[in-house]
Amino acid sequence: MLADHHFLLVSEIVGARETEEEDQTNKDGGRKHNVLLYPYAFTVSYTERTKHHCWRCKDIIFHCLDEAQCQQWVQTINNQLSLLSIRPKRLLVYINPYSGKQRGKWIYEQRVAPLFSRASISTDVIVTESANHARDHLKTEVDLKQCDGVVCVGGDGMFSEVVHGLVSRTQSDSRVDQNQPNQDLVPCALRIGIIPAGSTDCICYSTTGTNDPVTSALHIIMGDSQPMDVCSVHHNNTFLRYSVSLLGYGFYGDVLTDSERKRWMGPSRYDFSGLKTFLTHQYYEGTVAFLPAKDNLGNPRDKIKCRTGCHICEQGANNGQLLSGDHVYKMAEENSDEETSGDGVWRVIRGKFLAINAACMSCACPRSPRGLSPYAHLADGTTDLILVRKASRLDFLRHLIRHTNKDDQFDMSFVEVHRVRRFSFAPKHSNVISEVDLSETSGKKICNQVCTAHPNNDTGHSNWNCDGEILPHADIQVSVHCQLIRLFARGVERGTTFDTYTWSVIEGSNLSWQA
Ligand SMILES: CCCCCCCCCCCCC/C=C/[C@@H](O)[C@H](COP(=O)(O)O)NC(=O)CCCCC
Ligand SMILES: Nc1ncnc2c1ncn2[C@@H]1O[C@H](COP(=O)(O)OP(=O)(O)O)[C@@H](O)[C@H]1O
Ligand SMILES: [Ca+2]
Repeated sequence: MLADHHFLLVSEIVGARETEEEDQTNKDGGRKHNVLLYPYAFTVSYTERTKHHCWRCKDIIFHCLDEAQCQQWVQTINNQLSLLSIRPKRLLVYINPYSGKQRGKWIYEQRVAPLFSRASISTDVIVTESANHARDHLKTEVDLKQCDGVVCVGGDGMFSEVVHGLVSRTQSDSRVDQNQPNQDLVPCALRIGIIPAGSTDCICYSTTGTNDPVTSALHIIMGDSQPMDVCSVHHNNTFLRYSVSLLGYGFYGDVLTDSERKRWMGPSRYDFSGLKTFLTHQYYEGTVAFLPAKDNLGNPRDKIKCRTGCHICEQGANNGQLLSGDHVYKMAEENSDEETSGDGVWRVIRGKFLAINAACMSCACPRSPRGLSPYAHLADGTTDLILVRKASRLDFLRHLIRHTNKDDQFDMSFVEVHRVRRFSFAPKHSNVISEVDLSETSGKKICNQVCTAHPNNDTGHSNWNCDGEILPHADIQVSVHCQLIRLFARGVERGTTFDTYTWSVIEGSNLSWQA
């Protein structure tokens, strides 16, 4: 009878080892008769799903008649596991000791390293000594052939360092010029793991459904692979940065700028600066131009969530990276609800904005469990461009609060959202929106007129918040690079109860036993 059987997928086993004597007597649920009848034992560690997308490492003890049988089981299981080529065997680990509540080192040593050791993963661990230590080490010093993946312990900023190091290294190894905004970039070969220990942990949360270090460690051990889009950010044909989560001008740029001076407060600096920025209620004038995504990639309000094995992301990969080509500019009046469909047609919108946000993924995090753009996709080659126009304080508060509950933050008259492949922004003071884009089109004159319609005055600029780093330029050009990197993750899973995954047991390749 099925109820009397347990199945364990080989792919969900962490490792097997001979059981220590104390484990046998202490952790075997008090079944001491087994110890007497079968004095030799081995332990199999495996992953078990618990609530809220969290995974735990569980142990089962199997008893044998003799030591030889015991050793044979351990060897056979571990041999089977070593055949799973997707699993990493050697990892390079960077720990930011100052992330979040400064517990990165403790989290790694106490919660993660023991699991890696159970899975027979060898590690080179580097505790960073300054900002950009990990980035520069990856860019120039590491022999990437010597490891199967890179793990960062920290927040989104630490992940961003690793992405910059790996992506830049890959481009320079392939002689690709990152300064060309239309350039097709070469995807990175190595996967990246995130052990969350930061202040926001949005990238970890959006790719695993939680910000739990043990869950992340288990995704790494299982050798999961989740492709992810990366935005490149340029200013006048000069590469500035890459972004994988939030690019935010106005509200989120101002929150970040203020919060950087309060790093000593830890993660709560964002709450303090968030409140202060909200009360300041600053808006910014400028012009946004964007290239909408193809219709088959859905739209930011279609209620299709990006989940493990997402078919929209599959479509995005099939669509490819059509970044260059003839772009026709189409002007849209401020506050116009005119829609432009089809690819290759740019739209330009001028206005006064409280916030301009581009979410390349949902940006779900503990502060906002559905995220800035709940239906954005991890790997479809697009970013959701959210324009929050000037509105009353009360309306803006209502909009912000909707990020924390189930209400639709886009269902407000002053908010619009577009799924785009490229966009650019020019603040009111800037004369040029994007020399690259405009030089290619006959719409150049019209667009320049829009951008310079208001002569420079005393309106200030905000900063861009680029995955938690402040960008020095307000006028930027952004292109999404479909699936440029891969994470040790599998996206957020749909159902996570035992029933929903036992059906996938494949006879013959799994360990089963009777209770
Ligand atoms: C009155 C209630 C207002 C609540 C608003 C909540 C909205 C939260 C949206 C959060 C989106 C987060 C996007 C992720 C950004 C991170 O990359 C960045 C850096 O993270 P880290 O390196 O871990 O520090 N974090 C932020 O920019 C913080 C934004 C917080 C804004 C309140
Ligand atoms: N050893 C270090 N000393 C100071 N800053 C560092 C160090 N290592 C990394 N950083 C920088 O710290 C910043 C914040 O890191 P992050 O891990 O995102 O923490 P948090 O989530 O708390 O912001 C990043 O910009 C990163 O480049
Ligand atoms: Ca995306």
